[in-house]
Amino acid sequence: MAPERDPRIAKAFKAMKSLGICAETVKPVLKRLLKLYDRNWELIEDDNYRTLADAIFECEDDKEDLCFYELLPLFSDLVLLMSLVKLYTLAEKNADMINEDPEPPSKKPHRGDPEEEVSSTEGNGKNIVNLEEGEVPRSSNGIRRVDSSQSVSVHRTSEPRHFPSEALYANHDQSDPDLGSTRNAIVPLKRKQSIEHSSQFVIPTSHTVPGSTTTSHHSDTRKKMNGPYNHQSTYDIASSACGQVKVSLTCQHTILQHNSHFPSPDEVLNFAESMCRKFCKTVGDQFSVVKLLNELCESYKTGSNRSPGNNIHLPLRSSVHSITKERLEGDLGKRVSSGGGSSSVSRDLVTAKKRVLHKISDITNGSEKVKISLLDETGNEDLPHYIYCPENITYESAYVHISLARIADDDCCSDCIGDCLSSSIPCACARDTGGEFAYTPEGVLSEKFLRSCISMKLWDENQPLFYCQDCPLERAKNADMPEKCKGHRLKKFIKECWRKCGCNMQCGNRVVQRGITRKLQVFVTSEGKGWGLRTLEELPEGAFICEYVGEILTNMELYERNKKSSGDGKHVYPVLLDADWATEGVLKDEEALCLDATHFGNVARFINHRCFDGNLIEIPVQVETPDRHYYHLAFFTKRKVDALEELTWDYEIHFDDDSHPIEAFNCLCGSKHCRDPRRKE
Ligand SMILES: C[S@@+](CC[C@H](N)C(=O)[O-])C[C@H]1O[C@@H](n2cnc3c(N)ncnc32)[C@H](O)[C@@H]1O
Repeated sequence: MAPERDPRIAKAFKAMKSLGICAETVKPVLKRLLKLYDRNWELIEDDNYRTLADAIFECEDDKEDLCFYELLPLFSDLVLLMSLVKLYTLAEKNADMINEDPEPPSKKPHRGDPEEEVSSTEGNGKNIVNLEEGEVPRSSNGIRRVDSSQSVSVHRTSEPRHFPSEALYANHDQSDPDLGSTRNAIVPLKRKQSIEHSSQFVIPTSHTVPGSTTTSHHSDTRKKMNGPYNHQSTYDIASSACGQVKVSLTCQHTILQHNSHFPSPDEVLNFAESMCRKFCKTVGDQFSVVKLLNELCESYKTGSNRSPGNNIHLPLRSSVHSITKERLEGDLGKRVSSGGGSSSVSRDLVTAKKRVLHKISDITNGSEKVKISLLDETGNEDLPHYIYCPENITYESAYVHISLARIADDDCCSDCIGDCLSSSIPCACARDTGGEFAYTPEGVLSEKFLRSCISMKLWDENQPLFYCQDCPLERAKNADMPEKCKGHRLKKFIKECWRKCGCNMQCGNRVVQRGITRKLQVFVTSEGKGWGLRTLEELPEGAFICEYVGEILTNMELYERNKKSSGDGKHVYPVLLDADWATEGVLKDEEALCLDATHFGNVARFINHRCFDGNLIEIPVQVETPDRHYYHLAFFTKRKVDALEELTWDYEIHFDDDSHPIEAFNCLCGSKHCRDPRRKE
């Protein structure tokens, strides 16, 4: 049996028919209105279906024109701003009232948390956007409702238009993955009430809005109404390039006392900007409310050139980025750090979320002792695709034989107790570092050891290189006729105490094996290098940061892998474990190893390159294997590093080496010693 038709639908059709509008035209508009109004029929029926009629006329009016529903996204970004304007006014005018409020107003606005919506949020969670006559957002959430004296309105100056209602509420629940917000309900506001003014005061006649090329002006309207003046000022705040669309600030002074301080638009904008910075951590120093509003006007104008039904692409995100929902953080965090999902699934997910702030509280998925967060403040960077691995893992053919039997008694300190560094005579494990431990009791590298490592890495002609008789790298390239070895750098090793040693885990000669302890964060670099790693705390010189973790490959495997790779330039540079090749005769293929963090790796895979003067140095560390075919590569600070400084190291790339299987990137390190001949001055 067919479902019975809602009699209200028939009534709506009838009402429209009396206006000469056919059912075919009514149907799609009514459908959309019902959806937008959450099937709140009262709003549609109100004023003899005025909203419905206006909406139909609006859509039919001009086929070139944009249906007003399409514009709603534009206004959702205004919600926050309006809330702030409202807040400012409240703070200025109603200090007493605010004082009574359990929470200071500065705690109120938080775009990501519906429970902390600002005063413009209705009890039903809907924010208010006023599109026409300067209607104001209503207060809620503990702040007592007062009539506000300011509002922001958007209007197109070239062709005056009306909206189906004087004002719209736009829900701002931020569930749209692309925009970070959705507009899923609008309800009309009541027609604006006149407010009587009890006093007169002078308002400046023109303003130049800071940060904008737009000169603002205001018109000062005073209407005599029943004796007192109804005083209203309108300030143009922003506009589209040619001025067809404008955003203005309309101030009703009627409710202000003549001795109260009335904020100028400059003050309101400054206040709004500072609040945006405070509550939207994603907006940077460059953020400008005026710029945002100019963009809004431009979007409105651009959008109006499209036909109804087309989706509008909003450029507003360049100014304000929405806060990612907890769900996104959780889902993507898991996918990225655990690799639990298939890469294609996570790629789809990531693509869908593009231009949304990425924030993951722990990319290690709990596999490190400390959490390592990831934050994309730009919303522009795709999440990386890899599986987080806290320890190296053999890919296939690499020979990494770890056994107690292979560690000779005189290569460990089985007689030691507690902390080897506290003993007056350095133990056997310090033998490789000249009878002195590489670490100090404070847990950092000794200055002497660090300096000697840095000097051996210096990039100059005089550095000692060693040459293999039969270089595994050349063999990988051409097994039948390998070229001569190009030379390898000599490096100093650290030898840490390990399982066969008698000392405990807190022994000062066990640093790298205890893992990451510093507060680190993966972030998006501003220079265009993609993701990078930074420290969230100040680091002393010689501090251990992390080791380079990846798949242990033979050089043969790496060569084959690189040949097959797409060459999209997003390589995580592999590192050669060649520090001890000098002491070997001819290495077998399975003994000539490297680490590749492209698919499996730890946080080190985010460390970018810097020519010469990076703040990190990589040092080979021998822990569990007696031979040095396989070892750990650990990063230490070369100097004191400030909190929030990016961590970088010199990949030792030869930017002019065409024979290297991985094509070198255009270096953006910014060092004055940059070796890339293509670098931008
Ligand atoms: C080990 S990854 C570093 C993390 C990488 N930025 C990312 O977004 O995943 C190495 C890659 O980062 C980029 N990169 C690192 N240092 C760079 C630099 N100084 N200039 C430009 N790109 C750099 C290159 O694409 C390089 O292949």
